[in-house]
Amino acid sequence: MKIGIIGAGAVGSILARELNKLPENEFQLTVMARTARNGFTVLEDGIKIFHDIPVHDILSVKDTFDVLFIATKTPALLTLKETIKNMTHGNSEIIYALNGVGYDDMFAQGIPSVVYVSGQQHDEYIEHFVNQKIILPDQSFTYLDRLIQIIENDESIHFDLVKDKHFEQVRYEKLLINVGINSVTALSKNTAKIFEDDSMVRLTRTLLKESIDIVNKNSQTVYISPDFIDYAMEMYMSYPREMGTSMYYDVMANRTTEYQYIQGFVYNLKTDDHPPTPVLDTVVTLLSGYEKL
Ligand SMILES: NC(=O)C1=CN([C@@H]2O[C@H](COP(=O)(O)OP(=O)(O)OC[C@H]3O[C@@H](n4cnc5c(N)ncnc54)[C@H](OP(=O)(O)O)[C@@H]3O)[C@@H](O)[C@H]2O)C=CC1
Ligand SMILES: O=C(CO)[C@H](O)[C@H](O)COP(=O)(O)O
Repeated sequence: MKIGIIGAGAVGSILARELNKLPENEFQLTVMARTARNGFTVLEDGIKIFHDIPVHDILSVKDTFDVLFIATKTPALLTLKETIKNMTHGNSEIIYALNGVGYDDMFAQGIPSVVYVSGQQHDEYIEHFVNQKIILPDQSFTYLDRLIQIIENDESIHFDLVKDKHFEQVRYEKLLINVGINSVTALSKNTAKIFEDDSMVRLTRTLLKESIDIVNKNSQTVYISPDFIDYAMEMYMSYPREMGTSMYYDVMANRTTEYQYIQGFVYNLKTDDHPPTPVLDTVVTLLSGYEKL
């Protein structure tokens, strides 16, 4: 089985580090990014380890993959459309290892996923904070089912690649987790330590409440309980205080953000007769303003 991973940043490198332990007689792994390198270094629990897993310049790769993980950022999806078409076949399974909702139709064989990995790509290394899990819809797959089975039974591979019967629910919950923490970390340009401030906690709770109301009013398949706000806040408070979010890292590096598929997606669900959502509106306006750099 030929497995490709596009992106060797926070998510792609942690996935690559683990999938590189798959038996070579059955699996061939190719990791790709914009620039080629001999491998990557991961900082975890205070220890830096270099993994000699080559990262190829995506434009130099001519292979066709059975399973392809896209772990770039959502803006790269459009740029990579033709490249990805050329590296897949009729039965390839293309997993969007991305945050956000709203891009599922980009590839006919695209499979959404929910990514719980937390890390940051620095210039010289990847810092991994917590979690290494990708959740998939509960359906049968030609290749992924075998991959899931092998990962489950190989104790050396520390990555949860799992299916969830309530995938839509789990996906919206992760979307809301990102709407909450990514907004306030990116816009304050600060890490999880901001939740030590009561006013930031109140603001985030209001943002979550407005967003949950929109989802509940407009989704046919998902209902988010009001208790989710406490759950999300507890999750944020449990994070290392120096941990950021993918959107915070984007803003700190002056890169474009994924707000259109995260905060923008929830905002666009709103109908004209929806009660006012001043905090979400302000967040979307500020993030959209940021993009006009
Ligand atoms: N960071 C996190 O903690 C989490 C991130 N996510 C989501 O996962 C996805 C990946 O995020 P993350 O790993 O943080 O991103 P990073 O910014 O750390 O890494 C992005 C990677 O994509 C590569 N890339 C970007 N554009 C292209 C392109 N056009 N062609 C080929 N490669 C490209 C980059 O290449 P190069 O290295 O050469 O620059 C880099 O290796 C995002 O949707 C994010 O929201 C989800 C959960 C947690
Ligand atoms: O729960 C997570 C870590 O597992 C999230 O990743 C965290 O909430 C930050 O968001 P991002 O996905 O943007 O890094």
